[in-house]
Amino acid sequence: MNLKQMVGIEAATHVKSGMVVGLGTGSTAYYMVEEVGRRIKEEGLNIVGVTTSKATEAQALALGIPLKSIDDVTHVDLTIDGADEISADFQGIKGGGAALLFEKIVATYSNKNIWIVDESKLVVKLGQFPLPVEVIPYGSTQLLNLFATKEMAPTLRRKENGDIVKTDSQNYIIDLQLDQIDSPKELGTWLSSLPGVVEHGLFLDVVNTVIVGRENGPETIQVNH
Ligand SMILES: O=C(CO)[C@H](O)[C@H](O)COP(=O)(O)O
Repeated sequence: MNLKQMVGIEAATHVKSGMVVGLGTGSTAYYMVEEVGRRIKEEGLNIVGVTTSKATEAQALALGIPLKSIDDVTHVDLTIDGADEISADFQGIKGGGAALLFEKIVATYSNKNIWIVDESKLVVKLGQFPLPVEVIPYGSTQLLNLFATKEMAPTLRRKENGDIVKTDSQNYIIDLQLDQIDSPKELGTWLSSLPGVVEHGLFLDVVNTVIVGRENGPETIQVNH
């Protein structure tokens, strides 16, 4: 079993019948969704899922997980998602899979958030992983220029064939190579103030529990922000 699978299965043990569960996106969350699907089929687990991307929606539907839109639930009990980087003070970067907008919406309205990562995602300070910023196409070149003048090394995310990556909301992603983010809150506030920016990948004071995949087993860390 690889580390992503280990934490995916471990996180699924936190899902209980009767819950509304936010289902994250990415290669780690994939294993959690598979395990939730297995428990529904084999153990009679009774939950409603709220997905954070079209990819997770397709996976969950194929597994027979009952789903509702975020707009059709009164609350979300628990959201389980991956992360691209987690700092020593448990702030995070997400959006490597371009699903940051829906992920942040579901996380914001969730009573509890669990992040599942292999140990390679733990860092002292955020910023080695390029910070994703979701922007609307109109004016995106101006935003690229602005980020370049601030020496944020922006790149418009493209597929291998050169096509521009479009999010589930048909927006673009600009990745900022910042190397070290000293003031994530200040940066987040500035990014959110820019016209055309829909959302950024700094997930601050969001996570309640981190499950880290280590060679000798999963480690569960409770976080107090
Ligand atoms: O934020 C995300 C998608 O937008 C993912 O949770 C993040 O990129 C981690 O993905 P993976 O588990 O594949 O490394």
